[in-house]
Amino acid sequence: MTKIAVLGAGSWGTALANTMAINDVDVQIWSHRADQVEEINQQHTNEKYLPGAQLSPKLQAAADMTTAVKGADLVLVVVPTKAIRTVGEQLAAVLTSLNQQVILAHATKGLEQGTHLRISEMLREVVPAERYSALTVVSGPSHAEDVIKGDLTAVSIGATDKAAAGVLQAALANQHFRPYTNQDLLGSELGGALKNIIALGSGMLIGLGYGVNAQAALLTRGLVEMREVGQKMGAQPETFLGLAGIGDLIVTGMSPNSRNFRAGRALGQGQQLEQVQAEMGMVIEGVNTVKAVYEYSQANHLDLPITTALYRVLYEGADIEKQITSLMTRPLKAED
Ligand SMILES: NC(=O)C1=CN([C@@H]2O[C@H](COP(=O)(O)OP(=O)(O)OC[C@H]3O[C@@H](n4cnc5c(N)ncnc54)[C@H](OP(=O)(O)O)[C@@H]3O)[C@@H](O)[C@H]2O)C=CC1
Ligand SMILES: O=C(CO)COP(=O)(O)O
Repeated sequence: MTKIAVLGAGSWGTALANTMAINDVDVQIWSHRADQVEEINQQHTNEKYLPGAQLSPKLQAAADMTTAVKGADLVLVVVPTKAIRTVGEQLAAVLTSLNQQVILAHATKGLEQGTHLRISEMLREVVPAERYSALTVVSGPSHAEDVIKGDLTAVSIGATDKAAAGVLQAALANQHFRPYTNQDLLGSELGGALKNIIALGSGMLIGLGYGVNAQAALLTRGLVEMREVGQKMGAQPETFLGLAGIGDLIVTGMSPNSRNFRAGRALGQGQQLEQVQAEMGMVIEGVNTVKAVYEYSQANHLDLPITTALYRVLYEGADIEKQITSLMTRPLKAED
C-alpha cells in the first residue's frame, strides 16, 4: 500500500491529505504546531485554516517530521513559497537520516523572491538528488474550502515522470476529485504561480465596482502575460490552456474563496496592503509573485503591462484608477 506524507497543515495541505484519507490511502500530515496535531488527531478538525470542516478520522497528524516521512513512498510539500527552503532542508535531513528515497511532490504556487526560482528548483537545491526519484506538482483550479466540502474539482498533476504523477493521481482520485496528469512540470508550476497576480487585479476591479466585461478583459489579457512569461521560462504554451493555466485563472480570478481575489478586492475598496495581509491570516502568494515577475520581466525585456501596473500599485503606492486608465489608453494594437 502506498504511504504518503503531507508536509504543511494549512488549508491546502489539510484538504489534500483529507482527500487521501477518505480514499483509504495511508497518509500522515506533518504540522510544526503540536496543538494543531492534537486537534487533528483528537477533534478531527483544523479550525484555524478550515473552520467548520469535519476531517476524516482516518487522517493522522504528526508533530515529528520523521514519523510522518518514515516509510513514505511520496512526500507532498504544501507550505507557502517563503517556507519551502526551510521545510525542504528539514526534509533532506530526515530522508538522509532514514536513508530513504521518495517521490517528491508539492502543491505550492509561487516563485522565490530575488532568485525567481520555481518551487521544484528550490527543492532541487536543498534536497540531495539521491533522496528523490522524481519531482511532481499538483496544480489547477482547487480551493481548499470547496474540496473539503466535496465540491467537484479537477486538478492537473505535472511531472516529466508519468509513473510518479500516476502515484499521486491514484491517491487523490475519487468521485468528487479528478486529477489529470501532464508532462509539463515547469508550465504547471508557472500557471499556478502566475495566475495569482491576475487574480489580485481581478479582485481590485470588483472592489472598485467594475463589472464582468472588465474582469473578462483582464483575465484574458492576463493569460497572454502568463503565456509570455511561461514561454520565456521554457513552459509549453498549451499548458496555459489547461487546468493549470486558464482553469486556475478562472477560479482564482473569480471566486470569493480565493485569498488573492479577496486581497485585491479589499485593496480596490481602499484598504492598505499591510492591513489586508494581517486580516487574511493565510498566505496571499500573489503579492510576492508580482514582485518576482516584475523583476524578471525587467531583466528579460518582457512587456507585461498588467503585471507592471500591479507592481506599481503594490510596491510604489500608485493609484489603482490611474493605472487602469493608463492600461486602457496604451497605443492601440492588434490582439496577440
Ligand atoms: N488554500 C488553497 O485553497 C490553495 C492553496 N494553494 C497553495 O498552497 C500553498 C500553501 O497555501 P495554504 O495551505 O493556503 O496556506 P495557509 O496560509 O493556509 O497555511 C500555511 C501552512 O504552512 C505552515 N507553515 C508556514 N511556514 C512553515 C514552516 N517554516 N514550517 C512548517 N510549516 C510552516 C503554516 O503554519 P502556521 O500555522 O504556523 O503559520 C500553515 O499551516 C500556497 O502556495 C498556496 O498558493 C494551492 C491551491 C489551493
Ligand atoms: O490556487 C488556488 C486555487 O486553485 C488558491 O488560490 P488563493 O491562494 O488565491 O486562494
